[in-house]
Amino acid sequence: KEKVEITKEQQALMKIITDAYNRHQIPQDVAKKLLQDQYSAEENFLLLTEMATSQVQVLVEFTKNIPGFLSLDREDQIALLKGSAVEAMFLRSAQVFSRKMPSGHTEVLEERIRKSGISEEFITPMFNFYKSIGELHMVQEEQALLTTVTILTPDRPYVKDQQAVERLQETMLDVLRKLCVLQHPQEPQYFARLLGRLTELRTLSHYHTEMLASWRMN
Ligand SMILES: O=C(NC1CCCCC1)[C@H](C1CCCCC1)n1c(-c2ccc(-c3nnn[nH]3)cc2)nc2ccccc21
Repeated sequence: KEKVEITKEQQALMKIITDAYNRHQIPQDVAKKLLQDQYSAEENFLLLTEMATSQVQVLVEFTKNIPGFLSLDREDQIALLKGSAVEAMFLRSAQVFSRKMPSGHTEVLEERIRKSGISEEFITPMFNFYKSIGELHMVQEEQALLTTVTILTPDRPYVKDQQAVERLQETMLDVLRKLCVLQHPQEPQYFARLLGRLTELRTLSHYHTEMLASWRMN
């Protein structure tokens, strides 16, 4: 049985990324707002656009801390950010939804989101994704690395030097793979399940434009 060991460099890399991920959180917590008050569809739509906008700024700041990201071609950096912003937004939403909350709060939050204005057809795939992320019980290092792997997807539109992005992504995937083995020894398939979520995430983000367009305004 191969002994899995995270090297000193990988430990340092993981710390940089996790600290950056925790530092760049959404300013005021959207879950708290939603648990406090019931908003109209228009207010929810505005809240979503505000949250998504501030999340893009958070994403830009976060990527600056990914070792090697700033050495990529500048236009490729922009292509990676544009290509991953929606996925990162849904991933962060899933992590917000799966957070441990006082009993009954998750149900209230789910209800508020179901009634927020999102059209019916997207509710099920979105919550299926949120629940599949929740079932993974990711530690924060895994969450940070998964977001990093998502950002460093080589086949985003307009990326010129895909090899350079691939090399960076592979570095992160290697750390994530080892971390999964060490964190979930009883589940050898955990890493594969984690990567499977990225496929679900890409599908969900394809709906995004349609979801916004079909938001039920009164
Ligand atoms: O604000 C939000 N998410 C932010 C979380 C932090 C990162 C930036 C996005 C929205 C809420 C907006 C107001 C109405 C209720 C949902 N949100 C969503 C969500 C819902 C629909 C679309 C969408 N996209 N296109 N059409 N609808 C996107 C995200 N899922 C959430 C799960 C937990 C907590 C909040 C959640």
